Amino acid sequence: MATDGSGPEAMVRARGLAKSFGEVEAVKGVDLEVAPGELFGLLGPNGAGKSTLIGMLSTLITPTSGTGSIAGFDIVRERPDVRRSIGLVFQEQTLDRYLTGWYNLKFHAEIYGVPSEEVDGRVTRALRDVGLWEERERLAGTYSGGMRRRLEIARGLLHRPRLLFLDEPTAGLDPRSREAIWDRVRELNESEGITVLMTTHYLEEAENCGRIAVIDGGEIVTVGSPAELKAQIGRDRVEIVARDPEALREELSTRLGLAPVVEGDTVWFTVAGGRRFVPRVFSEVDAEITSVQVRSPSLDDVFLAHTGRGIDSPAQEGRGGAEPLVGGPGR
Ligand SMILES: Nc1ncnc2c1ncn2[C@@H]1O[C@H](COP(=O)(O)OP(=O)(O)OP(=O)(O)O)[C@@H](O)[C@H]1O
Repeated sequence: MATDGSGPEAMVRARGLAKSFGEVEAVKGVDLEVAPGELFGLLGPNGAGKSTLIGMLSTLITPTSGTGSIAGFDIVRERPDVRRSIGLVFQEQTLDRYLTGWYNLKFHAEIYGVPSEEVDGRVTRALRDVGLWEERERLAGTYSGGMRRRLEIARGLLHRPRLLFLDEPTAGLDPRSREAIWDRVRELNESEGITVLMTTHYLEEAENCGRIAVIDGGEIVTVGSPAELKAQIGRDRVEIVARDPEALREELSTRLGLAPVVEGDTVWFTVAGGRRFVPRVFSEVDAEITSVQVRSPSLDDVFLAHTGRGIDSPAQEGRGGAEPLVGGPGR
């Protein structure tokens, strides 16, 4: 299996896939390949185009231009085949609160044409898969947010899809529920071999994916495993709290040739091998230093490096004065 998702057997393939809503170019010509068995994440801030991209790949949104396929089926010309191959868990909750967990799934299986002799077996399996078997007799309206999301995942699995689309599966959930969802998603991916394509704007969640595509302004700006993407940054961030940050900035700049940034009482800069570099700061700088922290690159730094701002910053605002981590000044 090609680990980069390339090759004839790609589970997801997009070529120049684009969608405009009037003047808004939500997705601008995306190329993407996901191999069977991958746990793949689309990481980007609100409005980046993640939902529109998976909407097109799941046949719910018609592309303006470009092509795409799922398990070899064309997303426009072979919609029924695509739909049979995928399970969908989207952001809007669509469960019936007045039905039990069991009947929510049974009802769905029946309208999706699961053969009647298979319905009970599949519902049982799906409820067990997401850890809700014991809760099957309760009304969905009495479930916690995390349980409801797991029930939706169970529903997305009823027709045994090869690919599961999860749009922000843990948005709005507490950390424990998020962890429970993740346990199930990992298990489905690892033990059942289901390919997962998910969107998230949580950096910690993106860390769980085998590969991620960072998406911003409707474009994929980089693709790779979280470790690869962070390694490409190649620089640590050194944060120094000082009594006189301006004086320290001046010294770091003139004596060590750095391009430091002052934020409040902190001066920060990026440098390769931050821990080895810090002793030089102490030996060559006179300004009084209160504390020093060295941080390895995070996925937020990856986002910053490729877009010029943090993932939580509004799209129109650059991070004024911040040094881009890739190709920026410094040593
Ligand atoms: N039906 C629509 N009509 C008009 N504009 C739309 C429509 N759907 C999406 N957009 C716009 O397209 C852009 C991308 O939206 P999209 O929902 O795909 O982003 P996202 O990354 O999924 O964000 P979020 O996490 O907030 O859902 C946004 O500017 C959005 O306002």
